Amino acid sequence: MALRPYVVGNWKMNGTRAMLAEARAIDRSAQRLMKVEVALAPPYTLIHAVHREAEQIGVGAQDCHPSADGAFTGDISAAMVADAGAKFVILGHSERREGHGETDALVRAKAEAALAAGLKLIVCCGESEQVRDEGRAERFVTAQLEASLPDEIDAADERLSVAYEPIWAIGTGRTPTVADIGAMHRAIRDLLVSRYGQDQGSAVRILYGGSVKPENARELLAADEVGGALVGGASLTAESFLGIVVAAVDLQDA
Ligand SMILES: O=C[C@H](O)COP(=O)(O)O
Repeated sequence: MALRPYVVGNWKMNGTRAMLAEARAIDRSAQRLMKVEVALAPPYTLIHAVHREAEQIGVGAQDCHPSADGAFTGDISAAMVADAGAKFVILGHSERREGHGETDALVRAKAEAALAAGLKLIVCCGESEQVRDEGRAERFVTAQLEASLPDEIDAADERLSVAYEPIWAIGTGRTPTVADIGAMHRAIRDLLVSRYGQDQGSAVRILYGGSVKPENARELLAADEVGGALVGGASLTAESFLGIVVAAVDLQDA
């Protein structure tokens, strides 16, 4: 892996101020683990507080609105999360696509808004179990991603990462085989290179997400073209999240 592996914790709708102790513990250990880039995406309500705690780790948001401002009750713009201390935003997570009807076009509009606000992006993609069973996972995921990505990226400052998260692996304890992850990540890499050119397309980190735990992290992170992990449940305690970070460090050292 040319770039440092990127291990990102997505807290989803979990966390009150009591969880700041976990963020602090992760941050203080991440200091000793410089070979890996570590970040957390807490709920909106904790972005500023985690940002204040964080000396080493990155802080991001789990979504943003495509408009810069306006009459959108309950929504949060990219500039607002940046103002709260976020440096990146996760977009197009399957829980947003499924639970909030987000289309590829909306994800793309959010991506453009986030770039305009100076944020980095983690754009998510992934197939359902039915799509995988029908043997069209790669076609589905690459088409979904192609329609969700921003037009242009600046690879020099690593503005874009992609997260491949098979929906059937999220929170289930099930994962694809290492061979299947490698095949999907290669297909995504081909798409990125044809979309952005060799240099920029090669510099995008492709994260794997879906039931990553300390016990399986080393194996999953070693799959072809895997540049890190997007972690849900196992990012909620410092102990389990750091177990994944340590696996990524070990792999770098191997
Ligand atoms: O964003 C994270 C993913 O949805 C993975 O969640 P999980 O690690 O709980 O399976």
